[in-house]
Amino acid sequence: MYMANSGHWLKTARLDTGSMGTAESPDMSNSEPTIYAGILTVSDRCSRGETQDFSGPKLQEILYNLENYRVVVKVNKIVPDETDEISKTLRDWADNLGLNLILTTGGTGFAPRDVTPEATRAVVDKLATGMSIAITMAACKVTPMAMLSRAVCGIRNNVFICNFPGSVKASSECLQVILPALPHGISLLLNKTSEVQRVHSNMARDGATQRMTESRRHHGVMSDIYAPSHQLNEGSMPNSSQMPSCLQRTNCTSSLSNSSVASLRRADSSHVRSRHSLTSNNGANPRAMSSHSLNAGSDVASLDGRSSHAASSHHASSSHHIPPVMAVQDEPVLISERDLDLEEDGFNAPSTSAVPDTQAVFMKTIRSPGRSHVSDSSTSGVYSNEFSKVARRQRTSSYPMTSMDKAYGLVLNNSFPLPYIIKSYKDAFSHVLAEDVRAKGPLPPFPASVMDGYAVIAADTPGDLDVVGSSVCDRSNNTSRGNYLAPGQTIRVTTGAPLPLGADAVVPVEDTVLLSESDDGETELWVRILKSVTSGQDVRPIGNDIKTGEIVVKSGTRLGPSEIGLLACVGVTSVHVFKMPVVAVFSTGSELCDPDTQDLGPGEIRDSNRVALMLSLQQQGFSTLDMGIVPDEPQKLKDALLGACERADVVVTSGGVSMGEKDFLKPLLINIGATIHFGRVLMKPGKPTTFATIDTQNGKKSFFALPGNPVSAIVTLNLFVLPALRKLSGGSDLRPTIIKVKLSSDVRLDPRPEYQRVHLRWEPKDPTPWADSTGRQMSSRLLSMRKANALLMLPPKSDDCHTIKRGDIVDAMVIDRL
Ligand SMILES: Nc1nc2c(c(=O)[nH]1)N[C@H]1C(S)=C(S)[C@@H](COP(=O)(O)OP(=O)(O)OC[C@H]3O[C@@H](n4cnc5c(N)ncnc54)[C@H](O)[C@@H]3O)O[C@H]1N2
Ligand code: MOO
Ligand SMILES: [Mg+2]
Repeated sequence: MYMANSGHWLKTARLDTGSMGTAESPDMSNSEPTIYAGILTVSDRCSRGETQDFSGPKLQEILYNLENYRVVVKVNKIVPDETDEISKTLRDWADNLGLNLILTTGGTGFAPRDVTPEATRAVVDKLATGMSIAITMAACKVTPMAMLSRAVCGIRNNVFICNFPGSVKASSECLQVILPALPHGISLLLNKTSEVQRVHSNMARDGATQRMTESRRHHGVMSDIYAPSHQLNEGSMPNSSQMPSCLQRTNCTSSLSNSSVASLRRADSSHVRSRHSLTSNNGANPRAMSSHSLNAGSDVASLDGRSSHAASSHHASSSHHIPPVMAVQDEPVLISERDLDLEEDGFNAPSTSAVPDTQAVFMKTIRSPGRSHVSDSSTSGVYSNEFSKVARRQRTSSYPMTSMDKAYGLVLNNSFPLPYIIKSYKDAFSHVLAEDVRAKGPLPPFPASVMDGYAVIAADTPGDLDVVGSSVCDRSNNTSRGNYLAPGQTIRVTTGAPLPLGADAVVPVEDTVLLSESDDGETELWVRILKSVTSGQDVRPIGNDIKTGEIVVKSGTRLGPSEIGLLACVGVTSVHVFKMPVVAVFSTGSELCDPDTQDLGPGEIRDSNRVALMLSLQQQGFSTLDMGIVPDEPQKLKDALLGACERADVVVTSGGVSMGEKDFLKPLLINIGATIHFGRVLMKPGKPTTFATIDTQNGKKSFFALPGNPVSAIVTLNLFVLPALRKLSGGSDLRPTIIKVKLSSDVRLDPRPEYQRVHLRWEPKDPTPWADSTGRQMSSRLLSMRKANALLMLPPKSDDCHTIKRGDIVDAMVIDRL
């Protein structure tokens, strides 16, 4: 099975042959000899997108880093462990793409579905048994488990095909075993007689020992197979003439670093790093404690779980337990020293002294723990800083296409409530309460009148009563309660005022007639009660509204105006609330200029994402830090990421996450030690949305690297960032508001689940709103967000459904005031 974009890949590979040598005659004779290669990853789980392919990219990186000849990886593909599919791909590649070399990784073992050797044997014309034996013998020196690999090497149509095991480490080591013989083997296959003769005569002259010595030098223990210890002779190094000339670079020297034997640059300076955590979080971290007690996994809700339509259309996954990609990330991930030293090569970096002191300290804190030296030369290609070299960038994304459900689950499962703090009730608006707030006393604290009228003894009604006083709402009012109402008496009361002792009901003033008054009109003397009232009528007894000790606001409640009012009501003016996350926002892109730039220079556009994202966040009550615009320069981006992560809990960036040569965000996140939980999402817009976290001494920080297209940035902020912020801020109801709406025009479906922008309009007497499209839905067209108060949640196109018709009902997520 091709990966989502592999069709495009294959097409590119064929087109590329024009510039790289034709498909029929690979360019092996010019001054910069080139081997054309294909890399086939065989894995059921990678092919289903359940886990990330690290081995394919790693092999590609090793090939690209060879010093003495150029390898162009023309095609990669991931296929499941299916004999037919593997064979078909190998046949197609060997016969049609002008390759010299095909490496496969995976499916060579004893497991029932391991069929790569069988599929390879079915297509090769000749076996290259020596290669297989060399690999197995060398690998067995590393681990006896290597004998379980059944890898086959062979030749079809003059293309050398070589099986490697599936793990990153094993496949890299196996590749290094064959490297010394590979160029010569390919020269032989291409029948380059002059080169072949030259190598043979050089070999005869210099002897094989030297070559083996060099091999050992570069490939460590894996090369021991070639050189029995008694033969090792460190002094006699091969020179460039020992390599087939067709595979030498013109400026190749005989020094060790530029040796004619293929070598990995700085292969000896790798580091292994656990991806669990970069800082040793002591158990007292309040955030870790709160996350534990709150059972972060339990509140993972499907984005679309509220409707059957959406559940079927958005690949609702049955569970949100940590998905396979996490399992990959839990393995040690190999990172080379070069990955961590941006200044060293590849980047036009400012000198380290340009890094502010505090930042340097911070960088140290998140870099230092968790890494240890290993002698292994493996690195993960995904993480290589080769991304700074355009010709060596990855041509397929190594990030699996993550379903919306899974991505949403990953965001929530990696977002934990921040520690709680104490706040005055006045400043606690929008915060989530971290404690139950109880009433200290009853409300009302005395029996209170519900009406303006007369406090009476119910049994006296109807009748004429002697007006003996009054009770009004006045904090100095203490007389009425002290007075005892005797039968035949009444007092005037106002709404909310205390009733006198003895009174058990209130008669509204409207149900009375004044019988007599004092001469000056200041005092009522006698009043006639026209209606009969029952005991308790229009009286609020003590504690009627709130009882002593009653919980008035529960822990976990987000404090709105009413809740803050309740705090005030019961006199709890200082409360424990979860800290609200601070969100640092910056825009990336060398084309961006400040919005108040009047005359745009060539290639410039105004930065609209920053202000739109910041206001969207503020509208939801989150504080933002404006970190400006950062150009597409790795060192500056790295500094900005670290600086933002130091100052904020969450970093939101836009731009630089796709496949462009200046899209540095993903590798830089890896470079600073963050764990990328997903790097592509099956959604439109927002496909390259990237979510990463990093553990620092100041707690876990989250990065949302949103796509640069203005609509994609806002949509993904709504879909991923806001729910995460709600959870970080202690909220428990994270679900967006999803309602049923009626389409006011036909909608054509996309292969990806799509979130189209609409304005909801209600027609008289129709409870279901009409969804009016905001126009052309390109993710660059910010006008499509204008007046948008909802996102249609459209299912992906299927064989039976291409279009949804006007008047049909679909789900929509509310994103603004209706
Ligand atoms: N070969 C491929 N190309 C692209 C793919 C792909 O899968 N393969 N994905 C496309 C998709 S989908 C999206 S979305 C974009 C995302 O690109 P980036 O996140 O890398 O963003 P940039 O390349 O930096 O910019 C894209 C676009 O947006 C404009 N932009 C960026 N920042 C801002 C801002 N702050 N304010 C206004 N406009 C901004 C930028 O100028 C570009 O026009 O990639 C596709 N390509
Ligand atoms: O996913 Mo992009 O956001 O389609 O344009
Ligand atoms: Mg881009």
